Amino acid sequence: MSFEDPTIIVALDFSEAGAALALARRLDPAQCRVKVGLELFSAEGPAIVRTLQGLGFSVFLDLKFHDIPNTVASACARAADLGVWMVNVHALGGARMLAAARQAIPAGGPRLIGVTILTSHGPEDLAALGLGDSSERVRGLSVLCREAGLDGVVCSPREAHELQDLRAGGFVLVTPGIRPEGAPPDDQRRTRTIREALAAGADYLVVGRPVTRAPDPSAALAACLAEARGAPRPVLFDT
Ligand SMILES: O=c1ccn([C@@H]2O[C@H](COP(=O)(O)O)[C@@H](O)[C@H]2O)c(=O)[nH]1
Repeated sequence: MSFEDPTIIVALDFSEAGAALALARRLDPAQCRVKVGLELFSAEGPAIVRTLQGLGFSVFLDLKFHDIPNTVASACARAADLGVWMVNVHALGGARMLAAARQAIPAGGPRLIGVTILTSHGPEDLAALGLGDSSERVRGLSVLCREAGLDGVVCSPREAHELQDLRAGGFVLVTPGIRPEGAPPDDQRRTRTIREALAAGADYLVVGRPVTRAPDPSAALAACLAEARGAPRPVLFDT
């Protein structure tokens, strides 16, 4: 990863294009990427992705595909047609679905990553789902994603440290669940600060409400970038 590669991905979770673009226009595409998720894509469709790309942003299309292999593969192909930087599927879709998704994305297309266990799940949620310990589950699903040839995973910053061995060869760790020290977690359960996430070895950090709901989003992003610049990063030994 080059020094210029923006680490922070701002989640544009808005109900319509006007609000999303007003925020995006206050951000610098050289300093951050943006994420279009379920809410904004459901409201505005592919057009919002193209508009953001026209503003110079690389876009993470966070639609978390989870369906039968054929359907997910076709959806991944359409996402690739959009020229997005990154797209994702749920790792719980299983090995055949992950392999189909991988095959559907052409060489040089978007990075394909797998969502492991949502950062909104705490121990009670995992127990109720019969999923047990989050770090074990996240590791198992991350290995599955790597074996299927995916380019990385979405995990919580709490698990990033234990996945360092998987990063060899450019497998990336994308961590939502970022909260400044003392900030409310909202619906997130497995959170860390920017500094902690980077120190644990995350490659990209997804930050939504701490920036988008801040009284001054540009200043909030500037604070995030400053914290990221000052954060220690583990040395990655590529084998
Ligand atoms: O496990 C996951 C996967 C995706 N997300 C998405 O990231 C952002 C986080 O937003 P905040 O406002 O910073 O909580 C949001 O778009 C989620 O859909 C996640 O949080 N956890």
